[in-house]
Amino acid sequence: MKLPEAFLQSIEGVKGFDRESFIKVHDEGNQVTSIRINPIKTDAHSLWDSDKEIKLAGVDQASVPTSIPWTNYGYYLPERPSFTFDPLFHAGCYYVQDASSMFLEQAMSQLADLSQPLKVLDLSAAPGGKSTHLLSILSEESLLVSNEVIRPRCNTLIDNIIKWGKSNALVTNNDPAAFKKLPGYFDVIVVDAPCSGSGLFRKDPDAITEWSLNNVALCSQRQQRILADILPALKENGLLIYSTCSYSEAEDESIADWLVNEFEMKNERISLNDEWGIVESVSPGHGAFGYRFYPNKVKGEGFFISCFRKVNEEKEVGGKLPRIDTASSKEKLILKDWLKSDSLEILKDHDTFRALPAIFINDFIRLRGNLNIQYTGTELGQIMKGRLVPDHALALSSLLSPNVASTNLDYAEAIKYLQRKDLATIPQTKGWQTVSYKNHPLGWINALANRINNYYPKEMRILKQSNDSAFEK
Ligand SMILES: C[S@@+](CC[C@H](N)C(=O)[O-])C[C@H]1O[C@@H](n2cnc3c(N)ncnc32)[C@H](O)[C@@H]1O
Repeated sequence: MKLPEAFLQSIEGVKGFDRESFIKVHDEGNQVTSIRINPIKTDAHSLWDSDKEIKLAGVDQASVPTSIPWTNYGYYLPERPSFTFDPLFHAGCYYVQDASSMFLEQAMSQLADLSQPLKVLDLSAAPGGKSTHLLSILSEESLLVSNEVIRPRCNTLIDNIIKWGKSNALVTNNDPAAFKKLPGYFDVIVVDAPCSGSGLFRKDPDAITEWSLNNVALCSQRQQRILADILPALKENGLLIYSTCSYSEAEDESIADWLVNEFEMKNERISLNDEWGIVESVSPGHGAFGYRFYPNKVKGEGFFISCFRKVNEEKEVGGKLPRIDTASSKEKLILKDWLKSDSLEILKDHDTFRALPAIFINDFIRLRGNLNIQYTGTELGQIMKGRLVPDHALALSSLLSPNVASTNLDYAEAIKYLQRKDLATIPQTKGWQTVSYKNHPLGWINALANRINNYYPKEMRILKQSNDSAFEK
């Protein structure tokens, strides 16, 4: 792996950069695999224990996954398994994510009051690593707006939010400038900015050919534009978390200085444990603290994060809210048997029904008036001829009633289900039900008198062929 000399020279002298060991770790090209567990679906012990068949974690007693020290949910795996052929991956039991990025949890837990109901914006959210993490650490009374400006990238983001199974989130597709219409609205804004990507060189060598000093300069300008557009939407005293996967000062410390200079943002320090290997940097202009992750110092990829408090006053605008369509009492009665909670507002859009915790209804109305909402809460399905045809999202949601029938599949059948093939398993009951693997729902089937219809979404089905003939049965 040949790192560009112009790149190496450009970060010479940057805090924590050690040329020799940095080059060495890239030459070795070792891949670090880490996952973050979904605490509403599983925990580490049940995941490792349940995984004997496919050795998700390479757990053959000798090698046990180790936890990532700056998060409660992250684990390093001793080897990279085939996630595609792990039903628990599709059930949303965990998310595959770089360990350095999980440091977001330290920023949030040290600088935000997570016991409070917070309105949080993840501005550049696709594919959903930070958003799913935020959903695991925010309180139930908090609302996450997960935004992605590039429309096709919203689909993966929505799929990942659905898998995570929480209903206190909305997915939007807007340019940062659109959020100016919501002055002082958010308690926390996370800007995981598009960047020149040098932090990914080890994982994705193609990023090396795309790197140039010119691109770093362009990224830095774009980051400023994004931040200038989004800052009015942050509340007075609100928290801005800015991160990149670039080592370049122009995208990191210089942006920190610019935020202090232009917007009088107050930089916040995060306490570190020396053993973590994270480097605290200080910006040259205003002494703002930032946190640098180098792959030769931490077990993870390149990353930078810096946090700020907004001190300027921002007036939140109110105004009259328009009415929205909600389910009738008759429709609510149809839906009741499918749902665990009754503190929900059921939104109606023609025949389609969505559930959102009732406490967010005014937020939803306000956001809908200003943003392009792509996904809301949990999609429940459509009511046709007085019956619910359930949506895939409901099967994976924590809102699903335990009274809804479910058929457990063995490993080979679970893979067949995920490939959208016919099942050999005979369910004990007829009608709509979930199919599960190790008690984790994967999606819906409808068992009719003479056949079983597989309702796993076509666009999500496994197309890849496994090398193991046991999977092909
Ligand atoms: C580093 S990635 C985000 C990764 C994501 N936060 C996660 O943890 O999975 C940066 C994101 O910024 C988005 N983006 C690109 N141009 C943008 C712009 N002008 N404004 C806001 N976001 C942008 C990209 O589409 C991409 O999804």
